[in-house]
Formats: sequence, structure tokens, C-alpha cells
Amino acid sequence: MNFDLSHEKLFTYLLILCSIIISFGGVVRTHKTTYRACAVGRLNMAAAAAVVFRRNLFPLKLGQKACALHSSCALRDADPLPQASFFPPNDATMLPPGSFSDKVAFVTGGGTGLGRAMTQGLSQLGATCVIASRKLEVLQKTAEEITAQTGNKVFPVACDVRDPAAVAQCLDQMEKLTGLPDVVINNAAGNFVSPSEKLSPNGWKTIVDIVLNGTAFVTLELGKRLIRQDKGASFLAITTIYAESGSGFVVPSASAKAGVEALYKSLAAEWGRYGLRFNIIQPGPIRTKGAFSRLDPTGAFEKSMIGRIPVGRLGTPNEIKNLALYMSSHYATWMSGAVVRLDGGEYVSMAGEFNDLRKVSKQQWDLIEAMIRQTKGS
Ligand SMILES: CC/C=C\C/C=C\CC/C=C/C=C/C(=O)SCCNC(=O)CCNC(=O)[C@H](O)C(C)(C)COP(=O)(O)OP(=O)(O)OC[C@H]1O[C@@H](n2cnc3c(N)ncnc32)[C@H](O)[C@@H]1OP(=O)(O)O
Ligand SMILES: NC(=O)C1=CN([C@@H]2O[C@H](COP(=O)(O)OP(=O)(O)OC[C@H]3O[C@@H](n4cnc5c(N)ncnc54)[C@H](OP(=O)(O)O)[C@@H]3O)[C@@H](O)[C@H]2O)C=CC1
Repeated sequence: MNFDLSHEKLFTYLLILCSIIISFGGVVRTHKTTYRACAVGRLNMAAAAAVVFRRNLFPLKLGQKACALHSSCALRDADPLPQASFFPPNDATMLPPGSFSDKVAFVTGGGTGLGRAMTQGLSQLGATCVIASRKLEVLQKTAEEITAQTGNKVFPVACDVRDPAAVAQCLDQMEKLTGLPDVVINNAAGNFVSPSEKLSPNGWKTIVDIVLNGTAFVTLELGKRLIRQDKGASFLAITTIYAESGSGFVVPSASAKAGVEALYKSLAAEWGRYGLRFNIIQPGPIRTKGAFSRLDPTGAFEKSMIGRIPVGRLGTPNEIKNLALYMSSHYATWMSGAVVRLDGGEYVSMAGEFNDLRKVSKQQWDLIEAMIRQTKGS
């Protein structure tokens, strides 16, 4: 067997070994002060390991090395590319005030990240909102903050979307509080990066249950109730760009999100006759704690990811908010079965065979052109 142990790799392995030993120490020691010291030690070790991991994947320039060894720099956000200055995000709410007056909106996962931003936008434009997810405390805090800011009521309802009985109970509660919704946003999700050979059946099931079954339980139960009451509504699902392409290392999420897209396109065809519209947004990468802590916990991938986004930066929650508000509004009543990608061009940039030629310099192009021209007549 060929063991390739460079100094840097050896150092990484030693650091990881040290963090495991120190973590173990933290578990067995019971004295409070010692435990705290160990906890700090563990965090520093983890941060140092993250830095070295990142350095191995993306070697740093000399000037950056001092920073890289300092734990506070370990998970620093990657910078946008220069062209991003052409494409500044506009976080202002796009639709006119009152666009959702007298409307009720139901947002799953509305306590955090993109769900919170969409709820804030709906509320700002006049909607009464109900937000649902597992953590009631998180929902309550978000609901209080948004209500205080907009003056429109946001109701928190605890609900694990994996459990159809809990979904039915949550919707009963919603009916009592606000009546059935005009706007539904299926945004709740679970995800983590993992080599597929490490996935347990329960790991697979957990993601598929939250993303596909959860969306189906909410959508079917609400759909039936809306149909019974002869009430129209707009349904929006938040998927992702790899729902279309598939992606290694997030296979349960890719499979489930593809299922959600099939569900929404199918229902758009079947339930239009009941006054129900179904649309999909596929976001590209947007910094939220929920996503980045599970998809890029070391911070190693962000820079290369930004490098392949033609617009040169990550998206913002408010950019998704504005698109979601439009698609859910009375301005978009002719839109159903649509899949809208919002990703700064990342998807097409990854798909095109020759897109890596962006790295070719002007001089290199002159050379390449001359070589190709020389083939004339051959
Ligand atoms: C630079 C790149 C960064 C970002 C963006 C890039 C690209 C753009 C495209 C992005 C798409 C994003 C899509 C998203 O969906 S982001 C949303 C992320 N948010 C969440 O996931 C929030 C909710 N998540 C959770 O609550 C948990 O993370 C979890 C695991 C999903 C569910 O928690 P629960 O308590 O119900 O489950 P557990 O009991 O902890 O675990 C269940 C089962 O799964 C196994 N498991 C858990 N974690 C892992 C892991 N990391 N690797 C392998 N297996 C894992 C766990 O062991 C359990 O299985 P068993 O042991 O019982 O067999
Ligand atoms: N950020 C990004 O780069 C991208 C995100 N997306 C999609 O955007 C959406 C929002 O993600 P984002 O805001 O980034 O991440 P978050 O982790 O902040 O959002 C996920 C939400 O889902 C809720 N949730 C998770 N499991 C359940 C469950 N079993 N029942 C009910 N609610 C649940 C969580 O709340 P709680 O823990 O209280 O249950 C949380 O509020 C997701 O659909 C994600 O797939 C798509 C592409 C890119």
C-alpha cells in the first residue's frame, strides 16, 4: 500500500487525533472548570483542524498563512468576486405596500433563514402569517420580532412535518387562528453532506421524510381542506438547483427535492380546476446558518463555490423573498407549474462543457487562436 503522508497531512491527522482525545477528556472529566477549559481547547482544536483541512483543499498564499493559523479567522466568509460590484443585491421589498392585505400565509420553517425572510416580507405587505416548525421557542421569537416590526400578526405553531397527525393538528390550529391560507410556502427542509456509503437507512429516511413526505403531507392536507371550502390558494415549494441535476454527497436531499418538484408540477396540472396554483423556486447558495453549518461546516468550499457563480457572489435571503412574494401574489395568477432558478448563474456555469475556459488568459487565447487558424485546409 502506498501511504502518502506529507508534513501537512500528517499535521492534519495529528490535530484531528488531538481533538478526539481532548473531546474524550471533556466527556470523562466532571469538574466544571476543567470541563470548560477542555471545551475551549476542543473548539480551538476543531477550528485549527478546520483551517488545516481548508488549506489542504485550497492552498493559501504566503501572506495568508498567519491568519490561517489564528482560530478566529478559521470560518471567515469568503469574499465576493470583483464582478459582484456590477450585481449588488437589492434587499428592498419589491411589491407595493398592501399587496397581501387581508391574505393569510402559511410558511413551514418560517422561524429561520429563508423562511423567516419570506415571512417578514409577507407580513410587511399586509399578510397575517402562520409559521410552523419543530422548535416553538425559535418560532415564537421570530413571530414576536416580525409582528413588532410590521404590526401584522405572526402566529407560531409547533409542527413536525414528518408526522401527518401533527400536520393535521397544526392545520386545525391554523384554521382556528386565521382560517385557511391564501399563500402556502413549503420551505422546511433537512440536509447534511455525507458520502453516500456512510448513510444509514435512518439518515436517508430522515431527509426524505422532512423534505418530500413533509411537503406532501402539508400540501395534500391543505389542498383537501381548501378544495372542501372552495377556496383558491398559491402553493410555493423551495427546492434547489441540484433537484434537476442530482448531486453527490447530498443524495437524500437531491432525491427528495426532485420528488417535491414532480409533486408540484403534477398538482399544478391536476388541481388548477380547484383554484390552486403550484410553483417552485430553486435557490443557489445563500448564507444561512442552517444550510452552511450542514453543507460547509469547515468553510472549505465557499470560495470555490463563489468562483463558479458568474455573478460572483452568494444570493441573499431577501432576493429569494422578493421572488417568492411575486410568485405568491395576485401579480402572478397566470403562473403555475413554473420552476424558477435563482442562483447567480451557478447552474449553467457548472453545466457547460467549456466554461472552465474562463481561466484562459488573453495571451493564451492569442496562442490558441493561432493554433486553430493554422489548421485551415488540413
Ligand atoms: C458552501 C456550501 C454551502 C451551502 C450551499 C450550497 C449549495 C446550494 C444548494 C443548497 C441546498 C440546501 C439545501 C438545504 O436543505 S439547507 C437546509 C439545512 N437545514 C437543516 O437541515 C435544518 C434541519 N436539520 C436538522 O434538524 C438535522 O440536521 C437533521 C439531521 C436533518 C434532522 O435532525 P433529527 O434530530 O431529526 O435527526 P438525527 O436524529 O440527528 O439524525 C437522523 C439520522 O441521520 C443521521 N445523520 C445525521 N447527521 C448526519 C451526518 N452529518 N452524516 C451522516 N448521517 C447523519 C443520524 O446518524 C441518524 O441516523 P441513525 O444514526 O439513527 O442511523
Ligand atoms: N441556504 C441555501 O443555500 C439554500 C437553501 N435551500 C432551501 O431553502 C429552504 C430554507 O433553508 P435555509 O433557510 O437555508 O435553512 P434553515 O435550516 O434555516 O431552514 C430549514 C427550516 O426547516 C425547519 N424544519 C426542519 N425539519 C423540520 C421538520 N421535521 N418539521 C418542520 N420544520 C422543520 C427548521 O426549523 P426547526 O428546526 O424549528 O424544525 C428550519 O426553520 C430549504 O428548503 C432549503 O432546502 C435551497 C437552496 C439553497
